Amino acid sequence: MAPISDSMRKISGAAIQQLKTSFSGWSFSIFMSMKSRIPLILLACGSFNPITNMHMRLFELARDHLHQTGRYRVIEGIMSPVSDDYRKKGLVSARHRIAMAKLALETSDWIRVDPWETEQESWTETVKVLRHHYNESVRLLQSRKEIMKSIQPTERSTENSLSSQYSVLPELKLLCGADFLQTFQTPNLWKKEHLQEIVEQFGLVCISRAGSDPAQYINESELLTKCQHNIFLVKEWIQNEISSTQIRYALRRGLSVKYLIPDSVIAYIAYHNIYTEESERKNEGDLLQPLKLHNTVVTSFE
Ligand SMILES: Nc1ncnc2c1ncn2[C@@H]1O[C@H](COP(=O)(O)OP(=O)(O)OP(=O)(O)O)[C@@H](O)[C@H]1O
Ligand SMILES: NC(=O)c1ccc[n+]([C@@H]2O[C@H](COP(=O)(O)O)[C@@H](O)[C@H]2O)c1
Repeated sequence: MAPISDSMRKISGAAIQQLKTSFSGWSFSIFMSMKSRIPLILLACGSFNPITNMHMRLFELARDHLHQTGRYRVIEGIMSPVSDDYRKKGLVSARHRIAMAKLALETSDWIRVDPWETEQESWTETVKVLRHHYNESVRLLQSRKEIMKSIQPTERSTENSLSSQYSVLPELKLLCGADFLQTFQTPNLWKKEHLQEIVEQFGLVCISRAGSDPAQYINESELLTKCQHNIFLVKEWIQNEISSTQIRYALRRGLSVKYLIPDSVIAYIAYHNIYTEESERKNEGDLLQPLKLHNTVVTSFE
């Protein structure tokens, strides 16, 4: 085997450190029991206009639930804000929504914001966002394997246990609230083949939300019923009805939103004066991009 260069050694050192720190919050016994589990990535798509404490709680609730199944080891959470081209009423610029989400997630050691969706030329269908992140995770895994292979045998033996854990392909699941599942029934909002790919190939983790009955939505859909094994329904153990719409409403009226969204986000909103009567009128009367794409006459969806 050709000797590895200094720069390669540096990269492999960094990768190993990253693998080690990703387990740092766990005790050794949990670490060992987690070893044999399926690695899983959670992806949440939405407006995050603005991000709320509940958006972050979704990830925590989902991770606890999946760990309790004894089958999965959640390795990462990704929040993907939708592009400006989605054209939802009151949707402020992605630049701000991403900045706020990054500030809010500064204290998380496993959830990150990914701007890929907002960097595309136009709105991206959710199934394509899932495909993109799945391909990225496979690509990352391959490059980690290459790095492990290039480490000299003596170094490799000490890192063997870490390397073997990253040889299993991760699963990627779409994380959402129960109201999201309800939108599957809205005519022309979703393509049937996309819904099929989402529930069959990827899977859903759906958190309860007041006013939405996910079990009923599943019962009403042949596809969702068929793929129930791939839909995890998570019951929120403490009800938390924060919604971005309500936060924007309160901000426009000068009401306090402290303890509903992080202080850093409140400061960012105030500094940039983001939510105003004018910002709320943005895209008013427009058709949501998915409805436009699917060429329909349904009136504006909010
Ligand atoms: N309180 C909540 N309980 C459960 N799921 C939630 C809650 N708030 C947001 N979500 C979920 O988070 C994801 C992103 O939501 P989104 O950005 O649309 O925020 P939102 O608060 O639902 O916005 P809106 O006020 O416009 O309904 C969706 O899957 C949504 O179902
Ligand atoms: N056909 C589709 O792929 C489709 C349709 C409607 C909404 N979505 C996505 O669902 C999310 C909905 O966000 P909101 O709840 O903020 O409207 C967005 O990420 C949006 O891109 C996808």
